Amino acid sequence: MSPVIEFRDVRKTFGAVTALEGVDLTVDAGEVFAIIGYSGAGKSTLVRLINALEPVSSGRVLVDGTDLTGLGERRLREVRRGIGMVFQQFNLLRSRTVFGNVAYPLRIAGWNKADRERRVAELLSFVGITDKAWHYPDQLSGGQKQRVGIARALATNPKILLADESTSALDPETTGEVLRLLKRVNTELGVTIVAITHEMEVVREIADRVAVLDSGRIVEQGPVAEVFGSPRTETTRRFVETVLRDRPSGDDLARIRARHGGRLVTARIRDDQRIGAVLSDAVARHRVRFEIVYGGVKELGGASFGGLTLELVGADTDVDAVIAELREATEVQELIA
Ligand SMILES: Nc1ncnc2c1ncn2[C@@H]1O[C@H](COP(=O)(O)OP(=O)(O)OP(=O)(O)O)[C@@H](O)[C@H]1O
Repeated sequence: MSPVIEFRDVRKTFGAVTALEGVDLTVDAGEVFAIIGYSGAGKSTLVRLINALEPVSSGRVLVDGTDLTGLGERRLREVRRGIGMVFQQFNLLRSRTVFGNVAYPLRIAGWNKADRERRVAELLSFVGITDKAWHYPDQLSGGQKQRVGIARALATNPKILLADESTSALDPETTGEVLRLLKRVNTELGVTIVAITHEMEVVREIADRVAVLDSGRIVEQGPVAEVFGSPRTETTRRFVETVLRDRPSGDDLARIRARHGGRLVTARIRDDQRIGAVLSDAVARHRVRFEIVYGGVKELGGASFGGLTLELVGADTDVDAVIAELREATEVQELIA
């Protein structure tokens, strides 16, 4: 596969502030690549380097094989034309209808009226809002506005779509709808998508690969299942926790404790490990009873992940033996009161 975006040892500073440092990444044609990080990690800066709104301080950024370093404004405009943008706050023109918003980039690109009308109709049908063509943005829900935003971004057939926190202003259900639409943009139209987000759900739903950005550095990157299946950094682990919610804490843990007198352990579940078999064998041999008291298992990058919290009841040495056997198969944490 050929790379459409490449960062080579990129550094970006604003005065004394280093926003990005030593960033190497490659986005391949046809994939959905997510860049995840908390506020201030450098995500917006990275986007502004891809669409050539800012120059790098050092290193190189290549888009579709073109090195952006030292390009004149005319060439930069050409590069930008190949990149569609979707924004968190939609950025629609309030004074124009849905049709007018989607037609706007075509007008700027010099398309004639008949071609514009044909293209807008095609795009509205693709994003599923043909019936809203003559509505104004203020008459639309957040999800509908983002559909218009996506249609507008695709108008001139860009190869790359940059989705910058495209679902952060939406409720969970609408987020799901917009993410499914973005996935269709990728699979049906073959558009490469770079999704910038602080939401783990976005990565889980649509990304093929992910880079975790922390304080201006990429701390992990790779296929989603690999990066989140065995996280190597605390930042990545925190993102995994937000989607799996697989370990009880705070009030939940106190309530579970009040109802269950045995020892509590959380075992990490992965679908390439046979935790169920190990558990049932160990409890039977050591005469320990168990109860499942908390947990969740989810799909992540085509594999199952999660955690189950178990109450283990039996003699202390027997429970210790069960925990030891489980630990040979997976990560196990005892929840101490
Ligand atoms: N134009 C600028 N001038 C000075 N500092 C900047 C500028 N742009 C970004 N920064 C700094 O660079 C760092 C990274 O900011 P950036 O906006 O890229 O992070 P982010 O991950 O997008 O955060 P958020 O999700 O809050 O937008 C921050 O410390 C920020 O204050």
